[in-house]
Amino acid sequence: LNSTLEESSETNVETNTVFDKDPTNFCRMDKTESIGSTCDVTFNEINEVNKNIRSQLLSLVQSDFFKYFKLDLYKECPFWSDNNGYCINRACAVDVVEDWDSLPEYWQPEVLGNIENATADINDDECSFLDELCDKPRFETDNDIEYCDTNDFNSKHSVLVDLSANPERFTGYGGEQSSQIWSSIYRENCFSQDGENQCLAKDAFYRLISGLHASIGTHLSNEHLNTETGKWEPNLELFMTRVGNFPDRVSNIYFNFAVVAKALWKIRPYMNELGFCNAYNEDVKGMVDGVVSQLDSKVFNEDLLFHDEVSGQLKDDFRARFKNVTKIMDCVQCDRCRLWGKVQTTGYATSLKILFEMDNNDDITRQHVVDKLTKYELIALFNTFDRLSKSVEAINRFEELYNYQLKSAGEKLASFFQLDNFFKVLNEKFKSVNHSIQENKSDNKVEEKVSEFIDLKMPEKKEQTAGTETESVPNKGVFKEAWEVEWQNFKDALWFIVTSYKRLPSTINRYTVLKLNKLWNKFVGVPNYLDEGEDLEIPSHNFEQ
Ligand SMILES: Cc1cc2nc3c(=O)[nH]c(=O)nc-3n(C[C@H](O)[C@H](O)[C@H](O)COP(=O)(O)OP(=O)(O)OC[C@H]3O[C@@H](n4cnc5c(N)ncnc54)[C@H](O)[C@@H]3O)c2cc1C
Repeated sequence: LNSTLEESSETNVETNTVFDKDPTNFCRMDKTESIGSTCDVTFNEINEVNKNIRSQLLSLVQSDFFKYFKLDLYKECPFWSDNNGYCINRACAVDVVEDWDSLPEYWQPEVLGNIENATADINDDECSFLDELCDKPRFETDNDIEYCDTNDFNSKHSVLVDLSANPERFTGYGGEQSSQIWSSIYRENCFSQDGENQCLAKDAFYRLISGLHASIGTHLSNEHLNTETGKWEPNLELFMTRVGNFPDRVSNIYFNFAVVAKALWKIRPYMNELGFCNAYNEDVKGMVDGVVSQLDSKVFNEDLLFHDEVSGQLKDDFRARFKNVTKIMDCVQCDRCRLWGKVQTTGYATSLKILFEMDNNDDITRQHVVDKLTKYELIALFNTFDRLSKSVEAINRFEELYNYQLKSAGEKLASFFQLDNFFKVLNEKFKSVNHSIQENKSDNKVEEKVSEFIDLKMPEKKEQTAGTETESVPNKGVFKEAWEVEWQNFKDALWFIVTSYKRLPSTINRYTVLKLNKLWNKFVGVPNYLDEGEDLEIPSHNFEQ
């Protein structure tokens, strides 16, 4: 997987340089930069648009028309024969929760990954229910322009699911199985042709998938299960590990936002014919328009991707490969993940169909493409936009959380390191010692025992008795005195060596903390107490023993 991803990442050169300006920023983002060469919009601008549409979009996807999605949960994986229901295996959550068995039943992955209130097999009642929701059923598809596997919407095994009752969040799904799925999705990004367009198309394909992956990672971090409190809450550390520490992943979420926004913008003039149902929510069309009217065409320029004849083949390749991505969703063994995987890949596929199959100059073809959109493609399209909008909102919240934690951690450490603390005291001590040493040096004499160095027992200075002649012949008393002085010196030296060894660990500890303090202060940009005494030499006898 890693080699596939690394290879894919190589094509993603433009996105990796976007954030490199200030590595200390959250996600290393420069929000005034454009989100990519095919987009004339900055991160800041998308944040702004998102703030404006967020509440309307949320009400829209919670309306009856948009909250029911249909999918076949029992379809077998068409690519490999692993239909063992892996998520029921607890190992799939092994990297997230260590002692999974000790958790209550309702926290088990198979429960978390479950779909609530899925209405089994669409029967007559369901059909009439759907008819009520939509006054113009749209079940025909035009297979030539499909970017997604639309069979789910017609299958007799399909179930109807209330999306608002099954939020996309942490499920515990993981391990080899999900890795295999992601790996095969990224492998679809291997186009056969060469050329400049191929590069842009490949880049766009990679960004779509990576953006989907990152958006899922954002949701599972934003609504993560705290196994201690039993509450669903944002997990900043997880977000940073999965998404925040990778600027290109964050950027790809914004890119996807731009792609889907452009698709919505593009169908706006052709939506009059669409039959949204007003049975439960009045004025769904008005709500749709309220969101779409705030979008701008400049967010994404799809014309740059496939614009000549050679590009026709590339487009076919692109379409076939994206269709495979939607089919891979049938290999996902966690029901809730499969549900949202289906919704979102269908939403992207619908966006791509709108962007690349609505001929720019031909109004009739355009209207035709929009008229042929199925109800479930529309539901997927708006719900995918909502997922991205929620991801963008969550990224901004995570940024606040990140800055708050950084600030409070910085303040705590700064107050510990800077106020009446050990280091200040230590600093004062070093200063006074240094001062004493300097004074003593300049006087060229060692006068007093420095109180800070009580461990350093200097021999008592012998007072010279007045009138003692240096050249006088030493007598027995003088020898004795000299012996005693030497003996005392020897004992003091021995004591000094022994106690120094005893204090060595704490001395090393203090020295290390001192160094770390200086580094930390430099990192958080606060004045360094110890810098004031930069020329201060740590007395060598403190460390060299
Ligand atoms: C379709 C689908 C839907 C899922 N939905 C959910 C869900 O709703 N809730 C839930 O809890 N789990 C869900 N999962 C599982 C989730 O996506 C992870 O696979 C799982 O949490 C294990 O994560 P991981 O850290 O092992 O790495 P994974 O996310 O599995 O990633 C594998 C490797 O891909 C690379 N990578 C990761 N993110 C990106 C990126 N954005 N761009 C490029 N490369 C990347 C990294 O090298 C990583 O090691 C879903 C999985 C799939 C396939």
